[in-house]
Amino acid sequence: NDVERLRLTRKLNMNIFLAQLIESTNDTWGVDLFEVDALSNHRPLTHVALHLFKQRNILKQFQIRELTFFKFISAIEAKYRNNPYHNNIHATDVLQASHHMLNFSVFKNVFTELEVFAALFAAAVHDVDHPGVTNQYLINTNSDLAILYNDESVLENHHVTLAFQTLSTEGCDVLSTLNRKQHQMFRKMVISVVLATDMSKHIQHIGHLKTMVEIRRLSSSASSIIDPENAEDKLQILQSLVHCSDLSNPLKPLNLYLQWTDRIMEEFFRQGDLEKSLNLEVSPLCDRENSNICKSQMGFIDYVVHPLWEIWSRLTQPDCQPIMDILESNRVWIASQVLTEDDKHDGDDDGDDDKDDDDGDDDVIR
Ligand SMILES: COc1ccc(C2=NN(C(C)C)C(=O)[C@@H]3CC=CC[C@H]23)cc1C#CC(=O)NCc1ccccc1
Ligand SMILES: [Mg+2]
Ligand SMILES: [Zn+2]
Repeated sequence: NDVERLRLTRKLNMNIFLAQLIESTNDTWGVDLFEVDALSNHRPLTHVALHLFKQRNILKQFQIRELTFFKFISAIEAKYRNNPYHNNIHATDVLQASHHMLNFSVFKNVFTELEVFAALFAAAVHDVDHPGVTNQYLINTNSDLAILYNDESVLENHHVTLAFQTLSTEGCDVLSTLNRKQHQMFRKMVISVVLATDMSKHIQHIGHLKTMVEIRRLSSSASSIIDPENAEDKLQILQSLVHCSDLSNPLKPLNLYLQWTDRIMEEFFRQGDLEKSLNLEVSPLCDRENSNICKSQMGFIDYVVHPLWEIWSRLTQPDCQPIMDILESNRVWIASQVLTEDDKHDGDDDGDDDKDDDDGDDDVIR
């Protein structure tokens, strides 16, 4: 009947739209993964990972059965929690950004298939089972995870361990066709890339990249920036590539960036709520009652994101320029909101300008 036909047509159109969106992950920066999440019955990671691994011919190269990969990535996706920010959509976002940047011309003929496999695998699993609180919170609350990992990169150690444990789930061993040497190298690379997403390593990333750019500038062979024979350098680049992807929200189209900002702040605020209920000191940025989202996003861009991406873009020129342009335009927009916020607050000037008023005006950036 008509209703049934209408329903089927709608379903068909959704699947066609989903297929087009997933196809665009091949070569587009800033795919709307919230849309992919909505159209894929909340399985964006499985859909995008399967597509990208097939598109890169990784499954064929390592004789990995599609069903095995499907079972593994589905099991991983199911272990991502429904946090506002650290969820399966974020994992898909980091995977797709990493895939995009591996295609930069400066990396042509640099990485082996195994290195590409390891980097994308690491991106897909890098936050699995994230509890929605920071390492510091886990340490301050004497959590089992902090005890287990002795306060050192607690979350990141947990993500890697759980990823490799998932391989031993029935029918999920995507590494079964690797030989001993490949398996050993793959495991070393995935462990180091996921552990390198700990923000406490952020400054080290910037240092390594600066050194690499300096050497490129000084060395006569400016063209071949990365020595494909230097496994250590290549591993450091893969670590920075996934870390940059993890910090790529402010370099995405504004409507996507603002959704990520809302989400991370809600996750921080929930942690603040927990800290209040436990009579712990509320972490910076986590106080729902006293936060200024636009001002702190300016700080996040100026002190965390831009310093990293500025040096990364110098290493990866010219392909990074369009992405850096998005960061610049987003920063201008955020700055305009801060001004609007200040203007509005000046209206009801209570003589105490530096006090961060409640973020009622922050609805503006939603
Ligand atoms: C889309 O926004 C965000 C997206 C992500 C993060 C993350 N922060 N951190 C640390 C830096 C607290 C993490 O370890 C998270 C886990 C791994 C990577 C980055 C994650 C923060 C923000 C923010 C913000 C925001 O408005 N002011 C917060 C802020 C302001 C100035 C300086 C630092 C933070
Ligand atoms: Mg993480
Ligand atoms: Zn992450």
